[in-house]
Amino acid sequence: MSWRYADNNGPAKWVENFPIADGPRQSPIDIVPGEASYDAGLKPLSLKYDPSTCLDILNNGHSFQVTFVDDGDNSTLTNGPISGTYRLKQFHFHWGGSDDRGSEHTVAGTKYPAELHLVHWNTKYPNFGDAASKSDGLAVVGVFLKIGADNPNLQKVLDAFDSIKAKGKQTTFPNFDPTSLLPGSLDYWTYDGSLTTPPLLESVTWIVCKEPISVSPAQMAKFRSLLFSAEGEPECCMVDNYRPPQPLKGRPVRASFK
Ligand SMILES: COc1ccc2c(ccc[n+]2C(=O)c2ccc(S(N)(=O)=O)cc2)c1
Ligand SMILES: [Zn+2]
Repeated sequence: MSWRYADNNGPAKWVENFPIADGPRQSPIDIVPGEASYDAGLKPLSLKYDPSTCLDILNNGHSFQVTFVDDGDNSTLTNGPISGTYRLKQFHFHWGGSDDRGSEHTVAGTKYPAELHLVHWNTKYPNFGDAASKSDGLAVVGVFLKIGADNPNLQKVLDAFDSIKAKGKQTTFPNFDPTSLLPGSLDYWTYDGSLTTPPLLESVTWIVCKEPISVSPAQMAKFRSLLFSAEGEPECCMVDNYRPPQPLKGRPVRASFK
């Protein structure tokens, strides 16, 4: 099923092929800080990434992603709200056609121009695909991007875009350290949710950082130079590849900070 983000194939239509779209723990959500409960039992996040596990960068037709070798515990997430060890599989972004929108999670209704997702899977399962179907299978760290100073670490990713402009294009992307994309503070909100794209599986422990990282207007324009379309197809700019907030349905949102 070729889902996208347009009116005829976008988030409002996904329920037709993925009925879980109306499920009890869908993502993203609007995070209301005043309604989140501080949980002193939440541990700080332990993110330990090894740049040598960084493999390649790919335009998959709905975002671009940087993929990691995940056959060992070189790049892992531990502590935070989760138990056990989760391995980094990939990171990707969601962004808007203009700076007033683009993030998936919102904070008291505020949209950011983009959102970074670092996708990890629980090593109690044999691989990512198996973990993706388990209620405690995945953990995604979300980081908001806010318009401000040029971000030199982000620029390393954007410099690879000329080789992955169209859907299906892929190129090697060695020795990148995703730690360089994390904010100074790792204070976070956490709640039980889902993948934000089909198959919308309800297998994600969401960990959303309170502090954004910076992105310049010129760098946002670079995001918007990618294409949803493949070579030889009519060009369709890759923008607004975000799902809007979904009903909380009574779920608690916890904060790691006061
Ligand atoms: C088991 O079959 C699957 C599983 C996962 C699939 C997928 C197709 C696209 C993306 N994914 C993803 O890996 C995926 C989708 C969304 C997200 S998100 N935006 O971080 O929630 C992360 C990862 C198919
Ligand atoms: Zn995502």
